[in-house]
Amino acid sequence: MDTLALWQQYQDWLYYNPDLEIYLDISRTGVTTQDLAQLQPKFSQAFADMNALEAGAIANPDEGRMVGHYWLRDANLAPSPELTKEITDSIQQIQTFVAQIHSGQIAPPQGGKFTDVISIGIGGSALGPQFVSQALAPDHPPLTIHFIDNTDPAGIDRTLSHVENRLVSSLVLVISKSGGTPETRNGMVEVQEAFRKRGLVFADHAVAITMAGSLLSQQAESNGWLAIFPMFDWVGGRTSELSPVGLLPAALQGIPILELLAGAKIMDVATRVAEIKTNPAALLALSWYVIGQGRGEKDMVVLPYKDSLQLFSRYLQQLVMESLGKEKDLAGNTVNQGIAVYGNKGTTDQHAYVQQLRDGLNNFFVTFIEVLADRPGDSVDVEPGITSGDYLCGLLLGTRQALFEKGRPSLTITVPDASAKTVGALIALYERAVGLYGFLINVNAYHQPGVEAGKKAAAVNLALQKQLVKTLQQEARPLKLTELALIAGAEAQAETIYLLLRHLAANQRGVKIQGPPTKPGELLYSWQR
Ligand SMILES: O=P(O)(O)OC[C@H]1O[C@](O)(CO)[C@@H](O)[C@@H]1O
Repeated sequence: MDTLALWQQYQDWLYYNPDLEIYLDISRTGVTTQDLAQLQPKFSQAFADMNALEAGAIANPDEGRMVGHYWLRDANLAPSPELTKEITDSIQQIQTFVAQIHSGQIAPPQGGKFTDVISIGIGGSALGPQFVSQALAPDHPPLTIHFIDNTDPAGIDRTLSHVENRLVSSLVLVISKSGGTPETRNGMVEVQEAFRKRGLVFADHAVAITMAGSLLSQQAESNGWLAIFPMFDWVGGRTSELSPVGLLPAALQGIPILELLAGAKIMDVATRVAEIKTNPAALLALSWYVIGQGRGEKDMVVLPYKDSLQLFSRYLQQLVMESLGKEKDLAGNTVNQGIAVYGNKGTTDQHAYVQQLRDGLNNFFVTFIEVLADRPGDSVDVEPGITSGDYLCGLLLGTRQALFEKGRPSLTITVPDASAKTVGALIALYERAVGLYGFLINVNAYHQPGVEAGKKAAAVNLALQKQLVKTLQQEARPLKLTELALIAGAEAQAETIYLLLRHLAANQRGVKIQGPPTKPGELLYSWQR
């Protein structure tokens, strides 16, 4: 296609939202008007399904749950006055609590004001808060946030070492919708221990964000924690950034949460339009569908050309992959759906994997995110008439062009700035696009049955570990693996037994292993007394 025809195509497909000043360009995706016509019936159904979802239908049938994240930024849309009140009350509770923390009205028992936040949570209870913190926290926030989002002991130590002697003035947020996620529980237990060692009372620093009645909520209540904020049954972890899960940590850092919500609300209005070409989320879903043949055949590479938006791709990884990566469709057919997501930031990635994107496997499409405002204030010239920001723009355009020349699709979202309003809008845009795409491919985008398998297997392995330790403690002589497996009643688990014991031995946890590491089947295992 010649450049003039391409320019025409750009104009024909360009979407612009005047309230958000956000553009979406899908002219380099290969989407045609025939695709639009062909997919219209599917979209009509998806728009109707989305209306039903927003009206309170049980859109997550496996879990029997409503899907209400859109109500979070327009509480009047909630299907009952009780839910409307729950939402508005939660925002009010956040604002009141944060004002009291910032003013020192709620303060650490040892005096002064709270200076740091240790946020413990995983998946949807971490990724949104991390993304928004990196995108929007001021350079000198009223409270500095630190995340524990794993059960990695060294990672926990590192986070606590960043807090250093400010544990005494740290607020601890324990964030878990279910209130029973082991990694989060472990992080909490480790932090509680750090407080105990310093002679500090954990409850005086602790805040829970969880569903009413959960284990975490019971614990917080019975131990007299500082506060408990609600997480709602009808909000999924990966769409919880604009619930207390995301709003409380953001507000503590001085991020204007009402602007986040306002940006999302405007985007919600724009993505409720039941016409593909004037609905940016529908245009995204259409592009994903056409590019990946409705089967996710191409990976989504997300490249924000702005350092502060770097974690957007990691945030989207969960939103897209946990929502769409499903074995069965809603009719029970095996479909193995999904779209793989990765990315970091431009132009940095240009000096890493963009080589393959241009010349290697053609198994992806790029989403460029362009931020028009370079920085507040003026820029220096890095060469006559050219700034660093001009380079950022030029390199984005250059990469987009270079990919197109080689038949590699891309789409570009252009935002005016990386403000709270814009970030809220981007979150809402992708929540809706994922929802619409889920309807197009007929999967339940709101459950995550696949994650359970790994969790169950881990629990079985830890029970086996306890059994092995008991067996070794009761045996006076070293045992071969086959003997140990037999006594422990786990003959079929030889490999797992070996791997569990090797880990214990490496951490001086009482297990002694003798023999050549190259022959795991011949090793002798005993308990060090
Ligand atoms: O907030 P919770 O209940 O601790 O769950 C954390 C994450 O774990 C998952 O359930 C997956 O295991 C995610 O969907 C969720 O965001």
